[in-house]
Amino acid sequence: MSSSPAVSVQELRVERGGREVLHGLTFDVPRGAVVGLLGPSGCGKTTVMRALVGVQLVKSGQVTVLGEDAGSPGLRDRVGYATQSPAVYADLTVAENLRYFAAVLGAPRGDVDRVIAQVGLAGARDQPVATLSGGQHNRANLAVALLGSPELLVLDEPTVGLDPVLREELWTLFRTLAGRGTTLVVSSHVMDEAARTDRLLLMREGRLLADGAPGDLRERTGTADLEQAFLHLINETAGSAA
Ligand SMILES: Nc1ncnc2c1ncn2[C@@H]1O[C@H](COP(=O)(O)OP(=O)(O)OP(=O)(O)O)[C@@H](O)[C@H]1O
Repeated sequence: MSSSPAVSVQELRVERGGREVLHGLTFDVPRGAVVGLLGPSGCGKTTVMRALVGVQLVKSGQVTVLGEDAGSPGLRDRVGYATQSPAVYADLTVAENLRYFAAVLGAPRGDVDRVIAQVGLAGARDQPVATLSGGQHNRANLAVALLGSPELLVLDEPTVGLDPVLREELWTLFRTLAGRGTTLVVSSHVMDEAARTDRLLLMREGRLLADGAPGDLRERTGTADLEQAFLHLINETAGSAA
């Protein structure tokens, strides 16, 4: 059972605003992997993540998460999702927010201190969220997704607005979590973050341009960095479509 993929997506098509924005995506995410979802703004990363957590109306296709249909009630406390717009309440402190979300999610109370420490917010635990910096605000939001130690974490651009030191710390945390068996799907615009993943899903205009380990993608495209690999793949696709 545990050797089955954490996520299996088959021929996923999604329409938003009357327009098809995902055009038949198929991919698997192995358990315990850190998978990066990368691509330009508007290519459909958030839509894919919404489908994984079961909040996106799907036109056709199959999305299976931890052996169940995405969005099944049984997945509620097995999947953590951090959206791009923070869900934490501005007028509550960091600790108050986490106590509240821990109660809602049925997570153990002891989790509050653990997740605050994991995202490096111990020094700001009693500060109202409204007084946090943008990066701290993001991390408070990420802390909510870590409550209850979900088996799958779906994180939409968790490092946006963070300085290089904090980004490094968060990627170290992602690795630690994956080392304990958590599966992570992390979106980003930033190609240098892509190199830190086990597997990359490169997206463009609602399609998957490539799916593979960062090293394999560099090798396959004969490029030195992933930015170049991405551009190479775009040209390759444009060439084959012509
Ligand atoms: N609520 C909506 N109504 C209509 N169209 C939408 C809606 N949300 C997103 N879209 C469209 O769906 C497509 C995919 O958007 P999505 O947010 O998934 O992209 P993204 O890759 O996550 O972008 P970003 O990196 O800027 O967050 C875009 O063309 C976008 O304009």
